Amino acid sequence: MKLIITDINHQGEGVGRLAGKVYFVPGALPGEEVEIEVTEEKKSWARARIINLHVPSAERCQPHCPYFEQCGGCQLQQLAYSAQLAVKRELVQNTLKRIGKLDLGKVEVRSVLGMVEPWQYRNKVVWHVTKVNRRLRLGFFQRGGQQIIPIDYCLLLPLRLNQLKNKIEHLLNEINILPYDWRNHTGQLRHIILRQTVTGQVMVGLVTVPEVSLKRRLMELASKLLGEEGVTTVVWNINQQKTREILGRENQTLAGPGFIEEEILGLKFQVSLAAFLQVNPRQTEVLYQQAAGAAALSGGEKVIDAYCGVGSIALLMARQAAEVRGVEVVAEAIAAARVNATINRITNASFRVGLAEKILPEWEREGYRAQVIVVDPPRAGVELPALQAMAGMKPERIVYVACDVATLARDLARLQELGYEPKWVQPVDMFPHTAHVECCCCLKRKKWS
Ligand SMILES: C[S@@+](CC[C@H](N)C(=O)[O-])C[C@H]1O[C@@H](n2cnc3c(N)ncnc32)[C@H](O)[C@@H]1O
Repeated sequence: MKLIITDINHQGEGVGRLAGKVYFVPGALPGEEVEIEVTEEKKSWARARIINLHVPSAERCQPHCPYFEQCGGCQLQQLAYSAQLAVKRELVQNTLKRIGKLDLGKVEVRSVLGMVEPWQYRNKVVWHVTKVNRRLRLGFFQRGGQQIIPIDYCLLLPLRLNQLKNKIEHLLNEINILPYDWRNHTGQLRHIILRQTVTGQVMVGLVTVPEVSLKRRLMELASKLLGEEGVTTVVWNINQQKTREILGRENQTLAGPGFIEEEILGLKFQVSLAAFLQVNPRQTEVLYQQAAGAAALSGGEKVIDAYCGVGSIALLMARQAAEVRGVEVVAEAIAAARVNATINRITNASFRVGLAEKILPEWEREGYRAQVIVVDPPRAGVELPALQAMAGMKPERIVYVACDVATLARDLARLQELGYEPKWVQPVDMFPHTAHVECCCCLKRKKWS
């Protein structure tokens, strides 16, 4: 069967339509004519693989990474970087139209802000653990599969994190520890997490099952790691969940202070293992500058930063606002946000632990009024009660930072009904070579609301 690919979906698969059916074709690019074989068929859609690439895209290129075909990490390395940016913009436009029913004549979707050097950009990596020829190896999940493929070098990571990973692999083979197999829940070591900041500090997270006898071996490992490739702290995370959730609830610091220090736009942030931090530091500054532009603060405003993590956006906004309130569900992140306010000598920001969908309605009922509300939710987007409370506080502007365009589109539609008009959407490429795209959207209160 021949198919013309017209666009890509959120997983980076090529999308084509034939006789009323939608076909998803991994690896295919917009503009390509492909011969396909169906691998999974449903009533209205099917998934297929390319058997023959009849007309390749002029933008098709050779992927840089030798693991690209097997690894689940990147989806778009076969597309020239400038074309990735164009495709991501279209993805944003199509999603806002299809899900949000937005009138693109009224909402400006700007060109994606890309990177000059779109490699080695990640400051964090979660390695999975496997065994190959009796040796413990670190790797990533296979594309669309359950198997872990050992990786020698990831092109999205800085050299230092690649080198550190190889050292850790070597050290792990010197201690007696079994890789965790989440299919039958056996073994001990679940993940190795590496996190690096622009200040050059590196954190190693060792995620294992709860087993007291592991502590001595992990302490030994931690002492060998301290000082290697900038490692300043090693944290043990204990995870007993039988799910794919990466982190468990309990953390024990094995070496160093238990946090690393990041610098964003001149402010310092303490970051623990569990706290969220954007993974592309260069593009984080680009994104936050867009958020600041959308907030357009003049110094006298009250601002809310919902889903505030360690307070990064809140503290940046506090420099230009009368006061800022942050809310976030992870208690450890809020503790860090308070410390971060102190380190940066910011006294007009306060932080609250809780669900945005509970705390925002509470603030609204109390009569609190903010002129600007910033939200930066997880992929699930903002819950309806939180959106209603936001609109109830009648801010002049809402700044919506989104890592998922589909939920952004849904929430923009809801906010329109609640009296807020999206004015512009600025996509920022935080994750080159993957299908993900981050957006910053500026909404203004309609005159009548
Ligand atoms: C995309 S991150 C944004 C963090 C921060 N704004 C930043 O840029 O570093 C989303 C944050 O929302 C938090 N979160 C998730 N669900 C939440 C909820 N229902 N209420 C409040 N915070 C939530 C997560 O813990 C995470 O820190």
